[in-house]
Amino acid sequence: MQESIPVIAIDGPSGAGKGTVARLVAEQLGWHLLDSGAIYRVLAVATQHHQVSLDDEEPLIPMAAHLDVQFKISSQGESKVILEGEDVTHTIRTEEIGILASKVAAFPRVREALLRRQRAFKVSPGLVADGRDMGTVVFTSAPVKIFLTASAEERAQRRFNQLKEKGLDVKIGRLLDDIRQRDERDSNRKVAPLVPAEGALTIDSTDLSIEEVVNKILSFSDGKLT
Ligand SMILES: Nc1ncnc2c1ncn2[C@@H]1O[C@H](COP(=O)(O)OP(=O)(O)OP(=O)(O)O)[C@@H](O)[C@H]1O
Ligand SMILES: Nc1ccn([C@@H]2O[C@H](COP(=O)(O)O)[C@@H](O)[C@H]2O)c(=O)n1
Repeated sequence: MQESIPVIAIDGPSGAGKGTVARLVAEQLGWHLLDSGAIYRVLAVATQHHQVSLDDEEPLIPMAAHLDVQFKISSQGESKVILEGEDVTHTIRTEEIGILASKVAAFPRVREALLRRQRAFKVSPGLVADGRDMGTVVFTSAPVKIFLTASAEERAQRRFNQLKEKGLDVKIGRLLDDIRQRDERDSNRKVAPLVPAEGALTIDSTDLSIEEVVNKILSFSDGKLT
């Protein structure tokens, strides 16, 4: 029965706009949303809290398997991420945690330990899932697979604008270096590397608005979701 629940899998590099368009597509369809990167980010924060080194995979496996995380909607309608009872909604969004998450995510057995948790998000009437391996590993039978990308310079500029809006003091050159470092690690790791899934529609959003990307995804999905 779970097999028949449709999934739109949106993969791509950091800052391509996956999270933004996944949320809008899910809202339009009235579907559930999975931000799989948030799970890796929470695990990264947990390693800091428990002072677990990233040099060795072994201690990370039980942490991943038993990660005490909750994704909640507050009474004001805001998304909240709670790790071991602590609100880490903002903490997980820093570039530092993004880099740490990509180190944690390179361990094969850590990824395996997180698979069931991600697949549990596939609930009726449907799921829009964003990450790096949604179409290649986690939801291989998704009827719609998207590979969303943009130039590294444009992605760094978007991240710069986003962080500036939050009042943070950031340097664009540093953000571009971080993005390139993360692209390199995510694309070249041995397991679940960042590559377009077979049959995926590649969308380069460098010169597209958010609305144009959403419309492309919805028109590509047309007729594929039942
Ligand atoms: N097509 C677009 N044009 C301009 N800005 C965009 C576009 N798509 C997304 N953005 C903006 O870029 C920023 C990054 O987008 P978002 O967080 O959705 O990327 P992401 O791919 O989910 O990144 P990450 O994988 O690091 O979480 C946001 O501020 C978002 O509003
Ligand atoms: N399916 C996924 C999702 C994320 N990752 C890793 O986590 C890092 C943070 O992800 P964001 O999407 O929140 O930026 C990312 O750089 C990946 O290394 C992953 O491996 N698989």
